[in-house]
Amino acid sequence: MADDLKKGLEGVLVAESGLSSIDGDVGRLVYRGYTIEDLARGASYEEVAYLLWHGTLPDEEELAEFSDAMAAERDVDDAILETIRALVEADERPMAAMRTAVSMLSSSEPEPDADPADREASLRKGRRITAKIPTILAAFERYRQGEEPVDPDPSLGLAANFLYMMTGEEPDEVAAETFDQALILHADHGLNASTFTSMVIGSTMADIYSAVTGGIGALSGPLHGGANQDVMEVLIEIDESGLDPLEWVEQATEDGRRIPGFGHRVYSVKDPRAKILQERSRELAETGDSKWYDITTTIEDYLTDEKGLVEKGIAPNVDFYSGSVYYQLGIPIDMYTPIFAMSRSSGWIAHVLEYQEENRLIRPRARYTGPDERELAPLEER
Ligand SMILES: CC(=O)SCCNC(=O)CCNC(=O)[C@H](O)C(C)(C)COP(=O)(O)OP(=O)(O)OC[C@H]1O[C@@H](n2cnc3c(N)ncnc32)[C@H](O)[C@@H]1OP(=O)(O)O
Ligand SMILES: O=C([O-])CC(=O)C(=O)O
Repeated sequence: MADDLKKGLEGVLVAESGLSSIDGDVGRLVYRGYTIEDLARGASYEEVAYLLWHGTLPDEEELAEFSDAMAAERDVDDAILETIRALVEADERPMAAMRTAVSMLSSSEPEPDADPADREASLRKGRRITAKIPTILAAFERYRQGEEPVDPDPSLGLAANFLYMMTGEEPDEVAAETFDQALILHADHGLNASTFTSMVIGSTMADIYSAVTGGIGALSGPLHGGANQDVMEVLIEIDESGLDPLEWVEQATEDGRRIPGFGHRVYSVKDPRAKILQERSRELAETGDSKWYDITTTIEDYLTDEKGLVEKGIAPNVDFYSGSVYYQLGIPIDMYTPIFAMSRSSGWIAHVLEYQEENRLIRPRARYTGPDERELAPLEER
């Protein structure tokens, strides 16, 4: 057995996958053969979820059937809504509330006894989870605002319906399209930490609810999905400090601070999703407040041109521009990472189902560095 240690499993191949391919040297991302740019331009989140779960893009009839089926699954039980309300009253954060509520969804699962090896049943469960997460999150925000949840509108797509349930108002076309595109960009990304977490759970043949709940937990950390919230908080910190963004970023790098939204385990160049989101941020800035777009580009230019970070392979990742896009759509900052999870649930589910097709328990090992042999003294003599 090879004894070389790969900290953080960097570069270790653990599975084959037909879902997404990343070329980190040139900044290319593909879902099942389609470039992320083409999907962002020409598909909806539902089409992408279908692509990830079924392997091909749907035709019109398949899409209508799939979207209707998902829309019909959006309601959540009153007991879950009550739990969300209680979590809001306890001042719980939205990401943690969502983790709890998603775990609780299994209590209303209509096929609780289905064998986890039954792919079709797991897919139906996965579809229910992805359909219900927006309802959970929007209800959280409504309760937090002292309002009652808004019932889902089956005539709206997943993205527009989420914005509608959160605000009580149907979003305009720009907001709905921008948000849908953001969901597409976040849907899948190889064996990132949260997807791998879901796969590890799935590899024990645990159910899909456990796998998605685990994925949410892994995504919440600041080194992973939590960075999108951190980016926006930094932008606000800069704005409120009254400092020129250049001064702030100079000081931050001198202090050895990590800049959230920069760096990636796989990309050594700018993330292709960051380029798309940067463009959306620029477009929104044209009709709204250009401040956030200006600060982000100033930071990026400084780190690229002056600090040469990009030459060192540390470039903007997907989280760098998503925050300012969501901010301009009026979404509360602590909802950014839950929104990431809302989208990534389709990727987690796709990877678990794919891995389970030829399942093997994931079980690596650690090099033992503890003492070799110790004598056990009785309690009173220790
Ligand atoms: C959706 C996503 O999960 S995308 C990632 C979201 N996370 C962030 O944006 C948080 C900020 N970024 C980071 O912390 C890292 O870049 C990670 C965790 C994403 C990638 O980590 P790893 O691949 O393990 O790289 P690692 O942490 O070893 O960093 C490598 C080098 O780049 C530097 N570096 C990495 N990210 C940054 C950053 N954001 N700012 C400044 N320097 C950085 C490190 O200091 C390290 O330098 P050193 O070798 O001189 O010590
Ligand atoms: O791939 C990764 O390591 C992080 C991730 O989830 C993403 O960039 O979307």
